[in-house]
Amino acid sequence: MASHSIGIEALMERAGWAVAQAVKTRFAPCRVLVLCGPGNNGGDGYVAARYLERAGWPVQVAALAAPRAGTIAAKAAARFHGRHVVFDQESAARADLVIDAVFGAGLDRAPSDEVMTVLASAKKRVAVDLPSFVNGRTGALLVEDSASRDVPDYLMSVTFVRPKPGHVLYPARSICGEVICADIGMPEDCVAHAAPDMWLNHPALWAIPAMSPDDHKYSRGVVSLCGGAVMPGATRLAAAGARASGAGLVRISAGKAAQAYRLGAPGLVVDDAPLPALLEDERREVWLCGPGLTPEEVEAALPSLLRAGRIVLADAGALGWADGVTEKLRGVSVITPHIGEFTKLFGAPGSDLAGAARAAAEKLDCVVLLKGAVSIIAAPDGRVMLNDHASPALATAGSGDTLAGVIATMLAAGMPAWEASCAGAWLHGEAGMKAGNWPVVEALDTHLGDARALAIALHAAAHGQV
Ligand SMILES: NC(=O)C1=CN([C@@H]2O[C@H](COP(=O)(O)OP(=O)(O)OC[C@H]3O[C@@H](n4cnc5c(N)ncnc54)[C@H](O)[C@@H]3O)[C@@H](O)[C@H]2O)[C@@H](O)CC1
Ligand SMILES: [K+]
Repeated sequence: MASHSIGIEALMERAGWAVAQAVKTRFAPCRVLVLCGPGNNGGDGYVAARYLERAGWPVQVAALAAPRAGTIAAKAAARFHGRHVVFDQESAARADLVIDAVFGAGLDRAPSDEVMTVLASAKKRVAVDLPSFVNGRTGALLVEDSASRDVPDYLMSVTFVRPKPGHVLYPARSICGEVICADIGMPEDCVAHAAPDMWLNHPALWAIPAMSPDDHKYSRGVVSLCGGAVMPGATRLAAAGARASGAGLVRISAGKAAQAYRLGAPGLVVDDAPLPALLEDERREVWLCGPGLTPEEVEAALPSLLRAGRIVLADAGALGWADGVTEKLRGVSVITPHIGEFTKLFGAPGSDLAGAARAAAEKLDCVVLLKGAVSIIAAPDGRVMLNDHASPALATAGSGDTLAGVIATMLAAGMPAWEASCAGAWLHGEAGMKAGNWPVVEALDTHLGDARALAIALHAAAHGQV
């Protein structure tokens, strides 16, 4: 992040001030030790120490290494006139609160044992920008022998301008504590210059069509699902999710298995005609293929859908059918794998989940929604959305089928694939949060309509339309 029309020195001053403010707001005055590294993260630490001392707090600084002479951080260090102590375990253990300004965005390797031991000796920790062993770009922990070491956690991380992926993505998310994002007056042109390609999912970032008096079922959109004979429940859950999130018409193409679906919801249209005949209807543009299907059933449907140029969301059985041969899925618009399905298709993602999802989306030229506690939605053009608008309540069988149905409805409403997937993930998460304690998966459907209305209202509010 470079600074153009405002100097880095001013930004550092505001960043350090913001850290001191956050500490003063959340803690009673106590003995503070600020651990300062040699870079700008350390510079923020010296500024925070100066402001806390000015407010009458007992403050000490322990420097891992002095900033290089002539740097802004060195200037900040020179302006702190308080006590310096040795960077060691005893100093850290003596303090009531340790402010970790050792490394921030510049972290490029695992910190030494010395740094880790000193951090671990603190009673309470607050991070400047990020804990000093968190890769802010990926959310990975850069800790040697992390399996055998207790990784210290933090009460709070004070970051600047916008939260980093490291604050949002696991495993780092679980150790950052409360994340406070301070506005340090970074000019808009600098933020734009940084060309962000990753966002936190919010309705402001995409637009779902609202209800209109001119609506009819075809304008709202038709969702078609492939239904199999063996596991009709999954397809029915997906169909219910599609209907509950506002599709104009939902149809299941079930061939000989049609009877199993006719026993279900009366508003669901069930077709037993062969797929080629159904594909003559151009209004049936969006298809969901996979939930509840065996590989044979996918084989009988998916290649035909792709040959017919349909917009296809492939999930579950369709991903299993590909059996690691990613090319079999070429032509689909969206895939929604969980981590196991993703690994089988693209190999183990390593510690950079968002990077792996982005590479997969580029490779297959489709949207990849990698499901997890924080889902990652990657577009082939490199855009990545992180969705933490979700609830552990969603970790139940069938929840992924509902999600697929919701995304299909967003596609059928005319949204582009990435935006539809982001919207689907948000609505699904919102329904999960509203569905109460330990909900059965069907309970999500009750809340999807309200979730859609809320997303539309939040979008309008964010764009000054109310
Ligand atoms: N760029 C900006 O516009 C702003 C940046 N600010 C601060 O600047 C920080 C980034 O500063 P820097 O780029 O100077 O980087 P850091 O201060 O994070 O790190 C300094 C240097 O330490 C070295 N290093 C990295 N990992 C190491 C390890 N494990 N062991 C030993 N040495 C290691 C690297 O060579 C790195 O350049 C941000 O996190 C934030 O706190 C703020 O002052 C606000 C404005
Ligand atoms: K830090």
